[in-house]
Amino acid sequence: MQPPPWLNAPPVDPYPYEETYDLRKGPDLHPALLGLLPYVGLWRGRGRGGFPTIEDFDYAQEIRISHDGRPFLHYESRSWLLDEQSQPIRPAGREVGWWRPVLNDDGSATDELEVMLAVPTGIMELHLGKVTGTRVEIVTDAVLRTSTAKEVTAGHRLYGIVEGALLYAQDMAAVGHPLSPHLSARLIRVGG
Ligand code: HEM
Repeated sequence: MQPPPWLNAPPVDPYPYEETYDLRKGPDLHPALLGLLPYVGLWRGRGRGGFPTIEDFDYAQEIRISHDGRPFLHYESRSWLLDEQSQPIRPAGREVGWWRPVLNDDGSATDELEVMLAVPTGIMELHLGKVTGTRVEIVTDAVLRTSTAKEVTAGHRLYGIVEGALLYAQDMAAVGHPLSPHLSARLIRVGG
């Protein structure tokens, strides 16, 4: 049997393509993302959270929304809890995923959006939604959980760009409670 061709091939150079949250750098934004262009950037801000089962809390958050020239956005969020003096208490929710506009046959974007998100607590969410102006509203179509994850069964999120800031509100159905507010925040652009 022939050895596979990669066995003695030379080492590979680093990943040769650029990803950016700065529209002045890197590849051109795919035209299908023009409607979502205001979201591309590095954002930082604070929010307040709660749920019927837990105490309300204050948090800070960084969201990075970047692209590599293809018709999807890379979404990454890291958050941390804040004490009354706005000092960090501990890391909180993290999330990574993809925002994918649904395309027409000619490659242009419809107003429909598919969003796939994964969190480190064993939950993956598939959202479907709509882009209306700069407003993005998404609702879970499916939630997948590992056997050790908390019981999250649905989610609903509203994102908007208001006076240049990124605002969102996020509801979830979890641990026996119907859709109820979990998070809301306002983030300002710190990069891109
Ligand atoms: C900015 C992001 C987030 C922050 C700051 C945050 C913060 C919190 C906090 C402080 C709690 C209370 C328990 C604890 O201290 O760990 C909690 C509970 C919880 N969060 Fe989040 N969270 C975030 C995102 C998410 C997301 C994306 C999901 C859904 C996938 C989620 C689902 C839950 C669930 C299921 C609970 C448990 C509720 C219970 O057991 O009563 N969180 N979150």
